[in-house]
Amino acid sequence: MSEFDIVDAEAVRSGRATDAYFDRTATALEGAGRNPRVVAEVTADQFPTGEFELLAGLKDAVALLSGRDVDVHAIPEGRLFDGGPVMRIEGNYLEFARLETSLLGFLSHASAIATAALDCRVAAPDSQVLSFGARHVHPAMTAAVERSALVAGLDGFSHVAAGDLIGREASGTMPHALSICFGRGEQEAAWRAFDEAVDESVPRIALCDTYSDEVDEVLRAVDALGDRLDGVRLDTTGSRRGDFRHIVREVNWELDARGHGDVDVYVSGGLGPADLRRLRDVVDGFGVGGYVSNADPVDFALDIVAVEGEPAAKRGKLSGAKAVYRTAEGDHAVGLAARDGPADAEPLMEPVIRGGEVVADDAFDLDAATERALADAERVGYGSE
Ligand SMILES: O=P(O)(O)OC[C@H]1O[C@H](OP(=O)(O)OP(=O)(O)O)[C@H](O)[C@@H]1O
Repeated sequence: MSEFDIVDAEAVRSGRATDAYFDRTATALEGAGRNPRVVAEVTADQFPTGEFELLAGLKDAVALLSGRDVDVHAIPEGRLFDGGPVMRIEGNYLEFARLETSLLGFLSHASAIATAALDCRVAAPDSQVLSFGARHVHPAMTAAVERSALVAGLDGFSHVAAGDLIGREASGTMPHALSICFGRGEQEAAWRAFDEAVDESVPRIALCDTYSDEVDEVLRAVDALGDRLDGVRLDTTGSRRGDFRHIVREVNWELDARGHGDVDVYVSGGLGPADLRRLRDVVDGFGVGGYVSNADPVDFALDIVAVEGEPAAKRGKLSGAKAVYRTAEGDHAVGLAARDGPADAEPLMEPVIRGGEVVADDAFDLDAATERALADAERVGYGSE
């Protein structure tokens, strides 16, 4: 048992990480000697809505289903989706009944976070945008948060252990705590201590709003570190912010007036896409936390849509195995998988597991997913005003 309230990976893989009613369903089916061959689909909206969302979490969903005697089709990670299934599972129901809870959790949270991150990405396409929201979520979720942010094309993230898992290094320089540990009026000592101790590979970005005016602290950071100063970060608290854009422009002006126009300016603290649009031409980078990490999970459900080859679904859901398409006009469409799709339409689902074997690593490779996300966002003009 873990000392923390964290369900471990073995419980997820084995199906113990399930809602109890699936356990009881499995017991009932086993008792009755019933284990039908079914098709089940993971869907948020039955029909396209015109609102695109970004699919993430497929890597973990595939890892969960691999080794089970199932065939799985899915939309590749990093694709925009809009209505119809994002995943289709075919097999005997008891092969995956207990996995539904974790499967939906993997896809729902990651896709929501990736979609929110894409909102930020397109709001400031030429700026550095970093994910700073790990502090808002349960530690068990941090790698999912950071990986989903990367799927959407964010430039980096703050969580160290998440980076270990993803295979990328976390970014970040200093919190207000560093200056406060040196004391009021001793910010220079804090910045110098950082510069003297921290590895040369880490950029020297001084946090410049702890005790006094931003311009004042920025110019003091320039005096303290000279040419070693790569950038400054302004995290001005909401109650003191006033006109944040004006503050940033003033900082840039005063840096430039003293021949330090090459010092980058980063901003953070409660920012979302509207702030990024408002500030993107005057800053070099953003730290975005809650807007991304706190996104409401996508409302995915898993439904049986065929039993023993016959259409079957609960009311409100569409029966029959489905395919989803991108039409020549760029819209998304849903149709029965057994029928031809619309003329010139591109099918979006592809096989990812066959008989328990993973057959499409590329469908959830992180770099490939990011490339797809940015291309899809461009194609549909995602987030454009
Ligand atoms: O507001 P969000 O978008 O969710 O961003 C997450 C946090 O990143 C910044 O932390 P910072 O290191 O500046 O704060 P601290 O030093 O006070 O901990 C900012 O103040 C937010 O608290």
